[in-house]
Amino acid sequence: MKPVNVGIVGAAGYSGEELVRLIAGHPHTNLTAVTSRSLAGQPVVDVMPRFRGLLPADFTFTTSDSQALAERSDIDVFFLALPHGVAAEYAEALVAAGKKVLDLSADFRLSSTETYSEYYGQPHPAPDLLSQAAYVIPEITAADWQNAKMIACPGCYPTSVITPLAPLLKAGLVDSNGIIVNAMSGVSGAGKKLAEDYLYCERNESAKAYGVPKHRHLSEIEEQLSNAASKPVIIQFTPHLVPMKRGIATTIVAKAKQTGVDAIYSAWQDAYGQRPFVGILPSGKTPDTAHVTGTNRIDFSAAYDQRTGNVIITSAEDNLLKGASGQAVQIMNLWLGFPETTGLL
Ligand SMILES: NC(=O)C1=CN([C@@H]2O[C@H](COP(=O)(O)OP(=O)(O)OC[C@H]3O[C@@H](n4cnc5c(N)ncnc54)[C@H](OP(=O)(O)O)[C@@H]3O)[C@@H](O)[C@H]2O)C=CC1
Ligand SMILES: CC(=O)N[C@@H](CCC(=O)OP(=O)(O)O)C(=O)O
Repeated sequence: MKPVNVGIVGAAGYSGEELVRLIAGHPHTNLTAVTSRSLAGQPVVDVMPRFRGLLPADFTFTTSDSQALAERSDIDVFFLALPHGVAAEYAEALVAAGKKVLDLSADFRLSSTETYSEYYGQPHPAPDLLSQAAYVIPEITAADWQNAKMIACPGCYPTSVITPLAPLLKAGLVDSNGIIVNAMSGVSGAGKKLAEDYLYCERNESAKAYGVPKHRHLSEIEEQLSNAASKPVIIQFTPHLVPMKRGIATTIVAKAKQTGVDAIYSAWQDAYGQRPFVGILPSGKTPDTAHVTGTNRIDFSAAYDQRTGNVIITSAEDNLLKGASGQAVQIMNLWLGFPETTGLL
């Protein structure tokens, strides 16, 4: 099989660096270009020495010029690991040039430009392209997304909430009202930025809620869960920053429509029993970020509380893999017709 040439735009960041590792190690892709404005001209292995042996010593970062990238006839597929608001400009140029684009940012995740402006505080940067992008959670999205021009990869918190909850809302096993979600993220979730909040001394030995009461990812979570439930779903979502480098642990509390967890486990088994990256843990065994970090897996389990009538679902994933770059490569595999797990096990 002829390898597919891939470019990674925004390769200096945390999710970009994970993409470099995955694409360079993938048997059916050729890592052809990696871009960064601040690192252009520097050999990748000088800046990221863990890639010595994986990448040639003279493989350098190039500049992040969208038009120049669109003119690269040697590259077929681009991953955008750029901030939201910035990614759209690249998506427009690359899709217009006929490239396949997988965008890790939030720019094409919401179907409504009004909701985008409400949650992201700016007008949508490329409304004309929105209808050509498919939002894909590989285990959930129906198979007809493969003809899309570009892919909007899901957010890290949304993956941790939507994956366990969607089949339960679809089957009407939990009440669509009053769902409460608390999630804890490692600091890499915020990206590689210099800001006081993310300094070691501020974050180590510390945990705090943020984004209260309306974090950006609520918009994506509510849209996808409302689609699953076929009615509006309103969520109370509170993210927390905790002193880990990576990982997301999420707790979802919902009113159960029946006692026990048997129906919940059956719905999960039907939806995900054959999926390679979903771990359905037994009731009473709660997932642990330490068991999924470095993998493309999401683990979850459920317990029923007879006193409250609530079901408590907990999930764990690596924000940089199942929450970002690993899932993006999983989507690429399915998009290009490779086995789903290629390069990810
Ligand atoms: N971190 C995570 O857990 C997750 C992140 N995401 C999303 O993925 C995207 C990337 O996230 P992450 O890797 O954390 O971000 P980082 O902040 O770590 O990296 C951002 C990258 O974009 C480049 N960049 C920044 N500003 C610009 C600009 N104006 N023009 C061109 N390039 C720019 C940076 O390099 P340089 O400045 O050198 O050009 C860097 O390579 C974001 O949209 C994020 O929301 C999604 C899921 C999870
Ligand atoms: C820990 C941490 O700060 N996490 C980020 C995750 C969101 C993200 O990646 O933002 P997009 O909507 O652009 O995908 C945050 O809460 O902003």
